[in-house]
Amino acid sequence: MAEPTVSDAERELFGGPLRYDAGWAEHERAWLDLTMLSAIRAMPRLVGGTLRRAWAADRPALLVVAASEVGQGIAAAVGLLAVNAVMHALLGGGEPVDRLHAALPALVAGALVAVVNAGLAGLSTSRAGRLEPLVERIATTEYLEAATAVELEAIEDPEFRRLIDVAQYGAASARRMIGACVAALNGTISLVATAGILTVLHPALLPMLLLIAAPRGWGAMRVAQERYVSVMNWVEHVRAGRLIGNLLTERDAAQEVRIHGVGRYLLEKYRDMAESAEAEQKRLADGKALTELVAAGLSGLAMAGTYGVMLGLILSGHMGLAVAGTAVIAVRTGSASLGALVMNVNQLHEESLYVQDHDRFLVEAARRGIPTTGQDLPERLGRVVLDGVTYRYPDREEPALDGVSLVLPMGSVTAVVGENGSGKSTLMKVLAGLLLPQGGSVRWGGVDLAGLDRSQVFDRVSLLTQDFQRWPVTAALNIRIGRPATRAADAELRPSVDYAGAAPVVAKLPHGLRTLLARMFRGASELSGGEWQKIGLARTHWRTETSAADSVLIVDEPTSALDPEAEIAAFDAIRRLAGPHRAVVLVTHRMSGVRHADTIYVLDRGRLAEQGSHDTLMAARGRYAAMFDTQAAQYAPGPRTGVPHPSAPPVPEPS
Ligand SMILES: Nc1ncnc2c1ncn2[C@@H]1O[C@H](COP(=O)(O)OP(=O)(O)OP(=O)(O)O)[C@@H](O)[C@H]1O
Repeated sequence: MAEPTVSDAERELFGGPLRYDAGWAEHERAWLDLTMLSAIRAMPRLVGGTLRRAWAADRPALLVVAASEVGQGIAAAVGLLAVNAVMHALLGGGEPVDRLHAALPALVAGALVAVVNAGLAGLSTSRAGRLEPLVERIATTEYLEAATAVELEAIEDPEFRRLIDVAQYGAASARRMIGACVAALNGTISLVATAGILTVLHPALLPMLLLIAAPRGWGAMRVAQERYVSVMNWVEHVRAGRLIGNLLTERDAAQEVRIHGVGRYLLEKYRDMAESAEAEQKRLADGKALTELVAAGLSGLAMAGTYGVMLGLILSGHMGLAVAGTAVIAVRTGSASLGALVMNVNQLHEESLYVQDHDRFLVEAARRGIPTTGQDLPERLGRVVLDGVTYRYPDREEPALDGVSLVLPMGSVTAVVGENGSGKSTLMKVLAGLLLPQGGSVRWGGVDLAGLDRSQVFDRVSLLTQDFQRWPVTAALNIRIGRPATRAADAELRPSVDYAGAAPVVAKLPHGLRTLLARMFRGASELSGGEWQKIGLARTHWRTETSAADSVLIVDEPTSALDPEAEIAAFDAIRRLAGPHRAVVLVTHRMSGVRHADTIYVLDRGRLAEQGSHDTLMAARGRYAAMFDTQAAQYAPGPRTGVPHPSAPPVPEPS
């Protein structure tokens, strides 16, 4: 495939063509490499896979579809025999009325066969229509179940993410494969029936049918491929243009689009890309027309040749007129079926690429799934211990955590601080059991995490992160979803709302807790970042309050969007959540929020640099003290560093 042209605009904006890094993009090449032979060779496997799914979904429906398709094939053959009988009667000797009389039984038989055929086709359509949504639902459920059951490490692995991405199309493809399979089966059966009848009529007719049909099949395949190449070429310009279009209308970009004048600039680039796409489409449309012309010409030549041979056979007395008439009809029907069959095989192959990804995903997801068995977690844990924990992300050279040890006794507040990228969030994921360490161990109540029933571990963890999920559901459910299995009336959520200081937020909502929080839906309300954080805190409270077993509360940057007053209240509220049966771990850059913690751990590039209470660490004058002092200096009176003062002398330009 020739490299598509890149417009100047694309080069300026993206540095080249805009290609997706998604799994399905891999199929572009596979589809282009497809040949008729390889498609036919793959047919039994593809049809077999579809049949297995349909068999699992609804056996009786599948059997009815199969029986009615075979019935239609037989009806097609009987129909041709009836045509042949009618031809014989009409072209035989005698008075026209007598000939019509003689043709009548065959005509009635032909009509009956047509009615039976239509009935069978309807039956097949109805049962296939029943199978399609069933197969899609089964495949979708398989996909979603598998995706939610894999380890977080798999979700964070770009390769696996690509597989998740591409496998999502598998369910719809599995559905479409039912229709394509039925059509291919129908085409094959009627082709076999037609071929059988032609052989009976005259042995020379079968090769003739193939002669006519072969160029048509080749033409259909080639045209389909060219169409695909054409789409692949211009779609890149279209894709880039669409991205620009979205940026121009997006809410997030609206301010810069207006104030920085980005709108006018991008609009110009959009025009440039659209023109490239149009030129590409025109060029490829011309090419496609030429291919279609050649294909049609070849097919026509073969058809003319066949009719010529038939004429020769008739003139030399080797074929009767009646047989010739039937043969003409059979050849036309047969070649039309073959053309359709080629298209169906094409479609089957294309869809099967996505279904194969779906299957590959299920296998891979099962391999990377979170174990569903393991040792039970005792109700009382005493403490959770991380011992020499090492963790490296799959696509990274350096470990994100390198031999980190910490102890979390129940009833304590522990703080973890460190610069950006020092490993704090990774440490929290390991602590929560979301990531398994590659070195060292995590022990819950003395038992290694690796041997524990992980669902029980998750049940003991409450998580409040900066980017916690803002679910597009009601405010009440956004709180209750902290423990979705526990049902609760709105009144029961009140303590959590009050605890988080979210009462004024809820009071402002048009339907209180019943208000839908999703900007994209009609009648819904949107909250500010800080208001959302209060809802998040209420959710955490609800989760912690609905369990009495020993547990760990992990809070990662919970106050980034809160105003100073709300921040002080939130840190205070979080500290209050530490109870005799709960350990609180706080990750934050706000040093004021950690000074009251029992123990503070300082991380530096994945290693533990310091640990101790605020006073101990301040006295040690190490990294913690430096971080604390830097932040405190921001609020201290007097000249500030970093931000130039208007009266400060200008910085000299480098010569
Ligand atoms: N999903 C991931 N895949 C690959 N590398 C990652 C991933 N998440 C984090 N990292 C890398 O691991 C290191 C530690 O990241 P982590 O998010 O744990 O740091 P952090 O201390 O929480 O940072 P911040 O204060 O900015 O939130 C960083 O170098 C980061 O780039």
